[in-house]
Parts: sequence; structure tokens; C-alpha cells
Amino acid sequence: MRLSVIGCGYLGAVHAASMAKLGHDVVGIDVDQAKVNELAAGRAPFFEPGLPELLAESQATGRLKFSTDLADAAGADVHFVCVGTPQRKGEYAADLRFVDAAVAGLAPYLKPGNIVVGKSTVPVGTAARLADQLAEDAPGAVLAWNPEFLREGHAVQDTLSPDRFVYGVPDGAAGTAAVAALDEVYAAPLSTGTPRLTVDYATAELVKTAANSFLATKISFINAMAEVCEASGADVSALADAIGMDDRIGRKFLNAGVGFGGGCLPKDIRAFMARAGELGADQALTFLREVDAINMRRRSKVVEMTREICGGSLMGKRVTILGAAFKPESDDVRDSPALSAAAQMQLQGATVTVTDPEALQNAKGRFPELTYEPVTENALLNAHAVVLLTEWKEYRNLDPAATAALVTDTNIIDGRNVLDPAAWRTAGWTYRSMGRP
Ligand SMILES: NC(=O)c1ccc[n+]([C@@H]2O[C@H](COP(=O)([O-])OP(=O)(O)OC[C@H]3O[C@@H](n4cnc5c(N)ncnc54)[C@H](O)[C@@H]3O)[C@@H](O)[C@H]2O)c1
Ligand SMILES: O=c1ccn([C@@H]2O[C@H](COP(=O)(O)OP(=O)(O)O[C@H]3O[C@H](CO)[C@@H](O)[C@H](O)[C@H]3O)[C@@H](O)[C@H]2O)c(=O)[nH]1
Repeated sequence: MRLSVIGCGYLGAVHAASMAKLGHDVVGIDVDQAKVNELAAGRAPFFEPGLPELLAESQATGRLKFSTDLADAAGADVHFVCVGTPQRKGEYAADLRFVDAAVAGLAPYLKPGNIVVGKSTVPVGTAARLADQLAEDAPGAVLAWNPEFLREGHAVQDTLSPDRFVYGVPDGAAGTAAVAALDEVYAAPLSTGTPRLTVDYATAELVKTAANSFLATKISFINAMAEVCEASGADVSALADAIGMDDRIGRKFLNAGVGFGGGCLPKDIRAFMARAGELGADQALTFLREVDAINMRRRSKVVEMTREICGGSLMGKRVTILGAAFKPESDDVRDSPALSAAAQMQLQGATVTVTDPEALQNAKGRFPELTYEPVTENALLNAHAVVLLTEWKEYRNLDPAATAALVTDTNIIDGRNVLDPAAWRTAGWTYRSMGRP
């Protein structure tokens, strides 16, 4: 099939390359010329394991092209909308300008029977509004909403072998046509038995925001337990292991620490609260306000712990932060707990050096006031405190004795509960973690 993918960021670039891998002819469109140049040259404009190989492979077949000109999307049968829906400045609500612009820009190039497929995460009600707009601007084109559940760091695998497909489609013949088109696009993964659910627009939109809200709630639940563990001397990791053995609960997403960040969970729970308010259902989601508050408290908590381990003040202290990305295997620093805590420490008078294997360039753009050092050993030199905030493998595998030889004071805070407390203490470190004694 001929496909277009509008918006080639973390979602769209992986989607475009993966669809070409499935055998489709794909054109990826983005307004960012630098990003398109990189992609067109076969290079990934961000770090995502497996994406460079996929880009090279798909481009060698001639089935994957990139452009900044929406006119190049003309001729495609199915158009995927993958543009950003960030949090609006100073508000909780999602900024839908990019989605609106993408759909409006696409309309003149659509032919009757073309399918426009929204993949961006949007507030419930957006698809119905866009379908009305398309009915006027591009009669005969059909809108579907097909939310995406990929995780950064696993994006290629999640796209090619998802847990499920969710199709939000209109009633009647238009819906049948949209389902048939999406089934053809995803024929290969569907043939392996991947479940596929066909629902209305509102349900499809809500499946996505509900899933992210559930994941955020699970993380904040365990972080709330970590607060109680900190007050009582219990061990949150042992607690998570024990409750996670109950199949009804499950161990995944019960890792306590500095909390969740990224371009999805924080903004999605906020946009969901804002939308529920507009719908008069805000009471239903007041718990998400608490989920957000618990999460933000963890960032302040790690700053407080660093202050304590440094003797009560950060003034004049050298602090090394291990990790800048919001999670390992990603260079994404959007709403990164690590950088947020680092900036708070710097404001309290510390000289903060941040290291990360992939995210330093992005981090510099967001927090130019911090010091960045790509080589872990150099970043550790003469530190008064080391704070692990993104659990990259190389930080999990640090040798406590060798690390002790680099620093001024052997103080470490494990903000992701991934180090072995006994090994670090034996090597002479004052070791503290979040929710573990
Ligand atoms: N990142 C993820 O892991 C992930 C997973 C599932 C869903 N989502 C959702 O997918 C959407 C995109 O997220 P992302 O992380 O890829 O964002 P991103 O910021 O990395 O990418 C968005 C891209 O859209 C481009 N763009 C903006 N307006 C455009 C227009 N009018 N025409 C063409 N391109 C345009 C931008 O230049 C940018 O490259 C969001 O709604 C997000 O919530 C993201
Ligand atoms: O037990 C855990 C698990 C995760 N995290 C943190 O939670 C954040 C989000 O992690 P993850 O969900 O793995 O990353 P994303 O790539 O943001 O993926 C989420 O957001 C995407 C965009 O909507 C969805 O598609 C995915 O399904 C959803 O998992 C990160 O900061 C993690 O460090 C924890 O603190 N504890």
C-alpha cells in the first residue's frame, strides 16, 4: 500500500520505517527540515535502538522517503497523523495546534476513499471534531483513530509486534472501509494473532489516555508506598516483589524511585484531567491530581536527600548526576526527573555535573545552566555526592571501589533503587536509596 506519515518524531519516524519494513511504500513528512534531512540520509535524528538499522534497510529497498512538502503525501491511500500534542504552556490541556494543522494541510491532497489515521494522543472528542472538518474539506475521505502504545527504547519492537491494535472508526460503510484499510496495513502483525479491537472514536481516544493514566497511577502508588517505607524503615523493593507476585497486581511498573517523566505520562494525565473538567466529569479524575503530586514530590525528595547527605546544605557542593534522559535507552529529556532534580540542586547552590550516554545534547538545549560531561569517570571526579537518576546499564554496573577513588566524598543516592546497597557500603560509601532502608 502507499502510506504517508505526517510528523516524524519519536513516534512517526519509527512508524514510517516500520511500515516500510512491512512492505508498504511510505513517505514521511515533517515541518522540521533538519529532521527530514537526517532521515532522508538514512540517519536517525534521535536515539532509538534498532531504528538506524531499520532506516537503512527500508531505504535500500526504495520504499521509504522523507519530505517537508505535504504535497508529497498526495497519492497515498492511508495517511497517518503522528504530530506532537504537548502540554499547553501554563495549562494542563493538550495543545492540538499541530494535529489541527496537519489534518487541515492534508485535506487538499485527499481523494474520496483515502483514510486519515490519527495516531497522536488526543483528548476525547478530538476525532469526532476532525471528522466533521474533513467531511467539509475533503468529502469522501474517512477518519480513523488508531492510538499508539509504543515505549521509547522499545519502539521498533512495539510497533512491529504490538500487544494489540485499537481502531476507532465511524459507523457504517466508512467504518468498514477504514477497518479494511488498517487490516491491510497491519496484515503481517495481525497474521501472528495480535488482537484487534474495533471501537468508536471516543473509546479509542480514551483507551490511550486510560492506559497511560493506569501506568502513571501504578508508579505513583509504589512511590506512595516508598514514602511510607521511608517513614517506617521498610523496604519498598521487597514490598513490590511480594505484592507483584499476585497475578492480579503484577510486578511490572512497580519500580519506586524518582518517578515518571517523558513526553507522555506527565502531559497525558494532565490533559486527561483538563478534558474531564471540560466534560463536567472532573471529579472522576481527582485521583490523577494526587498521582501527579506524588510524582513531583519524588523529585523534591531526591534533592532533599542530596542536601542531607552533603551535611545539610548544597551550597558550594559538587554533585554528579548519573543520567539525563527520562529513562534508559532513550535520548529524550522531555520532563526528565533527572534534569528537573539537577536544576533544583543547582538553584540551591550546588555545582551540578550531569552525564548521560545519549541525552547530553538534548539536555544542554533544555538546561543550559548545568555542566555536562560525556565521560562518566570525568563527571565523577571530585564529587561530594553522586546521584543516580537514570538507570543506564553502565551506571548499574559501576564498580563501587573504582568509583570511590574518583570522588571527594563517598556519598551516593540511588534514585532508581538499582544498586546493591551492601556492595557500596562495603566499599566505604554512604549509600541511600528511595524507599529502602
Ligand atoms: N514518544 C512516544 O513514545 C509516543 C508513544 C505513543 C504516542 N505518542 C504520541 O504521539 C504524538 C507524537 O509524539 P512524539 O513523541 O513523536 O513527538 P515529537 O515531538 O518527537 O514529534 C512530533 C513531530 O511532528 C512534527 N510536526 C509538527 N507539526 C507538524 C505538521 N503540521 N506537519 C508535519 N509535521 C509536524 C514535529 O516537527 C515533530 O518532528 C504525541 O501525541 C504523543 O503523545 C508518543
Ligand atoms: O516501574 C516504573 C516504570 C517506569 N517508571 C518511569 O516512568 C516513565 C515512563 O516510562 P515508560 O512508560 O516505559 O516510557 P514511555 O516511553 O514514556 O512510554 C509510555 O508512554 C507512551 C506514550 O504515550 C506509551 O505509548 C507507552 O505505552 C507508555 O509506557 C519513565 O520516566 C520511567 O523511568 C518508573 O518510575 N517506574
